[in-house]
Amino acid sequence: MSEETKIVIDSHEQLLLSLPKTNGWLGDIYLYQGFWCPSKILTNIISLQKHYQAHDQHILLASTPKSGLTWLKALVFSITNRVTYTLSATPLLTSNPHELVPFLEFTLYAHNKIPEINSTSDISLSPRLFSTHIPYVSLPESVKHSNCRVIYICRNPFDSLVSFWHFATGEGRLKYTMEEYAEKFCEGEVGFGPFWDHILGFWKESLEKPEKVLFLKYENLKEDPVFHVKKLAEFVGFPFSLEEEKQGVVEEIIKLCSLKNLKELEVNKNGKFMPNFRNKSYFRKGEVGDWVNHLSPSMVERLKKVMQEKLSNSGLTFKAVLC
Ligand SMILES: Nc1ncnc2c1ncn2[C@@H]1O[C@H](COP(=O)(O)OS(=O)(=O)O)[C@@H](OP(=O)(O)O)[C@H]1O
Repeated sequence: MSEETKIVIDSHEQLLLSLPKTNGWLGDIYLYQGFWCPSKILTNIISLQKHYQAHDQHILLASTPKSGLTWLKALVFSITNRVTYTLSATPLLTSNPHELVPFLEFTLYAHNKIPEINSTSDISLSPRLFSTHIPYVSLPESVKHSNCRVIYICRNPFDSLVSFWHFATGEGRLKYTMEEYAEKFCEGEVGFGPFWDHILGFWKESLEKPEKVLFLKYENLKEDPVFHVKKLAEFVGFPFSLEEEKQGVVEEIIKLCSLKNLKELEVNKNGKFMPNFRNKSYFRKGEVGDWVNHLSPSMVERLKKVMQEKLSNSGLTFKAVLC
């Protein structure tokens, strides 16, 4: 290990020691810049903040966990690559969407490198589509100040928390009951939480800089996919031509990226994403309002109260959860 790398690791360890810490589902999580981050990811975030250079052509797909990011990745990948790949030969048929649109904060992991001074040079060579769960405040400055575009997908908090609980328990990683997890969620003490602050960070940016940050809701994408897929295509600079619309390309992309279709692919039935997670865990029911089957009346009460407190003055509402 080089002297330089040792210094970087020492300074990260010093930083971790100084931060508030609690238990998360993948080990300890640390409160950094107002958000709870798993320790290994935090190290990568700090490295990215120091070294990552966003390019104007980069497109960053962002969300809190379990808000529709897998779907968004499949759609934006298909939109931006439709000239390169026909829909019958797209890599989506053989790769999980997360492999095609890598997580910024996991890229250093994937390359099997300890974050160090020069290691982010690999990232600038990576594809133009990236994704992240990093909150807006902690994104590298170059993302905020370049012309790179950001698409944020959010989902009503009730379905998002129920979805996460199923994912993490399905992977054998979560020791909490739904009730205990809901309490942690309300307290904000979950990976990349508080949920409310995460969505508000991107929501405010999308209001101030609509040409830079597009804010989507999972529920709206489900309700009117044609409208939103066309909007996505325009936002990323790949609008559909009239000819394409007449040929039904928009509908074909929607069908290709549907939960039903992706779930049935061999790669998503039996493959794994990164060393640890089964691809099939990323595809469950995809329903709006599934929370009614899982949250008790007292949990619903508690969540509604927090939601009202946190979002009431923001103009951000969710039809699936009326407070
Ligand atoms: N293609 C497609 N269309 C519609 N819905 C989809 C799709 N792919 C995944 N899903 C549903 O999204 C939920 C997983 O959320 P994320 O993809 O954001 O997970 S992750 O944060 O990227 O790990 C999870 O929601 P639940 O079914 O409610 O658990 C998935 O089923």
